[in-house]
Amino acid sequence: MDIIASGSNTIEEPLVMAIGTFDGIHLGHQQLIKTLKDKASLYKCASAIYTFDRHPLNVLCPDKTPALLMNNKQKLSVLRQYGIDYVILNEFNKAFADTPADKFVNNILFGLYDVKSVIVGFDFTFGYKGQGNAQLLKDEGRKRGIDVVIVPPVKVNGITVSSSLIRRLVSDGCVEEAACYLGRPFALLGEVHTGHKIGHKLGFPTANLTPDPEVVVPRRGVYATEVVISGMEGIWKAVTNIGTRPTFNDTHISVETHILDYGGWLYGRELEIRFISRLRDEMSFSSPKQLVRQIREDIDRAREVLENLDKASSASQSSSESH
Ligand SMILES: Cc1cc2nc3c(=O)[nH]c(=O)nc-3n(C[C@H](O)[C@H](O)[C@H](O)COP(=O)(O)O)c2cc1C
Ligand SMILES: Nc1ncnc2c1ncn2[C@@H]1O[C@H](COP(=O)(O)OP(=O)(O)O)[C@@H](O)[C@H]1O
Repeated sequence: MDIIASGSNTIEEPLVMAIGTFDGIHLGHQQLIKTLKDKASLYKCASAIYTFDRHPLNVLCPDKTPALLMNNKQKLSVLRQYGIDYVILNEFNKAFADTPADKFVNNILFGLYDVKSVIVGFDFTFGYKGQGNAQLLKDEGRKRGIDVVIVPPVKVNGITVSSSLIRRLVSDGCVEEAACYLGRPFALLGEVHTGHKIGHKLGFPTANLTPDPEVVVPRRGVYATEVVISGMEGIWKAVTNIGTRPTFNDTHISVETHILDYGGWLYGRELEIRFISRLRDEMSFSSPKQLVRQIREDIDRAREVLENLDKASSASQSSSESH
């Protein structure tokens, strides 16, 4: 996958292109990506995602910039897994926001790139003050013989999937529901740093992460999680506490994960923490001994939740193989 920074086009081959912010790469975005790949094989050309280096509200209305579902690093890594050929990471600055809709169509989209087909979502708007919409783009495409596809809303139980809905669910701690709209668990990515060295003394060492300040953090509490450790095979079962550790009178919010059946150093490694299920609120205990008793219970519950998940996924795998 090639990442094209901005401005001039360095892609010489014909393209099929999907346009959008793609925060979270949720089920709606995944439908755009599926259409993109289908069109790329139909037209026998490369697939490209045209997206932005920051959320457009960062420039349009900084006070309303949401905490995102993923940073660019995570976004690019997920797009790579979908086998996209090019990602155009356009710099969303004031000048770009001021581009009139017709200029975006003529000078950028159909001017810079040799596009055979363009895929956008039903609510796509573009150009200065969002003057342009999906239908306008379709009309402009028709004039040039370019196939513009408008993907209708993807719904789960009658509710339209959207990044803002999922951000709200994650920040409320509803990680199971968030996963239903994302099509995979919400995940935080970060490097392990040293903490207060209390974990080992309690018998439960925890890998501490500082999450990217741009990314939404699930509500304070304890979660059953799955962890991918950079440079190591497999997916590890774990429990993650998000909070201020009131038992130790700390006030600083931390994300700390105890990985089940693991021993060894993780400092400096990158972890991806996938939030599977919320177990409880963070509490203040009157002694470390009581906290330890509770952590043991948390581990038992997390193990049960995660083992049931394994069983459910192997059952659905074997039923799809037998069909
Ligand atoms: C599963 C789990 C649940 C936790 N729950 C709480 C809690 O309810 N209240 C609290 O004060 N600390 C809680 N902690 C945080 C511990 O206090 C923390 O792991 C300890 O302070 C270690 O910090 P350190 O990694 O900086 O050494 C929890 C930790 C884990 C792993
Ligand atoms: N099962 C485990 N889960 C998480 N971290 C572990 C585990 N076993 C060993 N470690 C290591 O122990 C460190 C955490 O120990 P801890 O006493 O909590 O120290 P700190 O306060 O620096 O986080 C982790 O960063 C990691 O390197």
